[in-house]
Amino acid sequence: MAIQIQTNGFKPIHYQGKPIQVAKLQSINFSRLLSQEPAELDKLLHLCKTEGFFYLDLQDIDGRRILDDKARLLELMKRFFNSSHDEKNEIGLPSQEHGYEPVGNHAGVVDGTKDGYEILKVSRDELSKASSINLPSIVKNTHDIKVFDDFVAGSSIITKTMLSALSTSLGLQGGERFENSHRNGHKSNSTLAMFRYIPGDLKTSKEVGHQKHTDIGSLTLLFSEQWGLQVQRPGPQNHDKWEFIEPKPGHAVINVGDSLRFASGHQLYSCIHQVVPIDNAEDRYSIAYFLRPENEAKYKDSNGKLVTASEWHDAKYEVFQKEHQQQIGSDSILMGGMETAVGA
Ligand SMILES: O=C(O)CCC(=O)C(=O)O
Ligand SMILES: [Fe+2]
Repeated sequence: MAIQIQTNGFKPIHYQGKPIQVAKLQSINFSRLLSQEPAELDKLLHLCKTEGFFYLDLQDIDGRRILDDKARLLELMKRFFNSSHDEKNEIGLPSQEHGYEPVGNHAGVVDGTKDGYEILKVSRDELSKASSINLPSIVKNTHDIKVFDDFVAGSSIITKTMLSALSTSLGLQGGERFENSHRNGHKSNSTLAMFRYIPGDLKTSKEVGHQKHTDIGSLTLLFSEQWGLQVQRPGPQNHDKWEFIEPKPGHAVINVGDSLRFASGHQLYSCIHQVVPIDNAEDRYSIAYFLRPENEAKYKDSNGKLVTASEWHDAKYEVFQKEHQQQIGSDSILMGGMETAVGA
């Protein structure tokens, strides 16, 4: 059972003895985007330029299939993560976008600690392959592969609909449209990432949460029924101030990643976010679909350097895996340049 926190609509919640604000995120309606309703397109562009973090309402007929797909995926995840280490780690991590990683492979929330999550990733390219997919045996059966496939298919349609809506509202045409640098059949680092966070305590645990960062790719479609996700809201007054994101039934949380911000000529906004353990004794499950550009797509990064999408991806992962001490000087990668934007 997920912990129930009464918020009374964005009232602060008590966390470690202190009141923490709940983010007043706006919501975009998926069906209205699909129909390209002008007011919804304007709202989407406005939110992507000013906040970069919002809810996506998926409760209408066009969007709600993914909610059932998500429920099935959650069941699969619980079964997977409750298996033995050897079963989970059978194929290891053949690439950053595919495979299993135990707790503690990245820097954690607090200086000197490691992350507090284990992760199973299924790459979109691997899933699309005609030949047999490389998966741990415990999830390599027709039923489980279909569960991954349904979820990735739904996520792909939803995130590409959003890309298309953004291209239209920015007046992009033909090959310039964002969808055109996210084609199937062109290699990308797009992936489905399934997390299980172990309970922990920010003050005492050595492996805890998910370090602050901006996302690497274009758009992230995120689901969690449990608290823990925190965001740094735009504006210099919010530098190093965190707000919790309330899990909302029937909604995903969307965030704009570095790659789409770069591809938009830095017009769009990415929010710095992190995950902290909420004060309870249960595991936290979350599901992220990371839509990322084709590997060869090029744009100017946070330092004005021309990079390919895959170079940016690799550089960022290298930093994620370093100890905090070794990350010093890498903020423009870890936070995609947003640390200075927020504090400016
Ligand atoms: O687990 C979550 O809720 C968020 C994870 C996240 O921010 C990420 O992996 O980029
Ligand atoms: Fe993230």
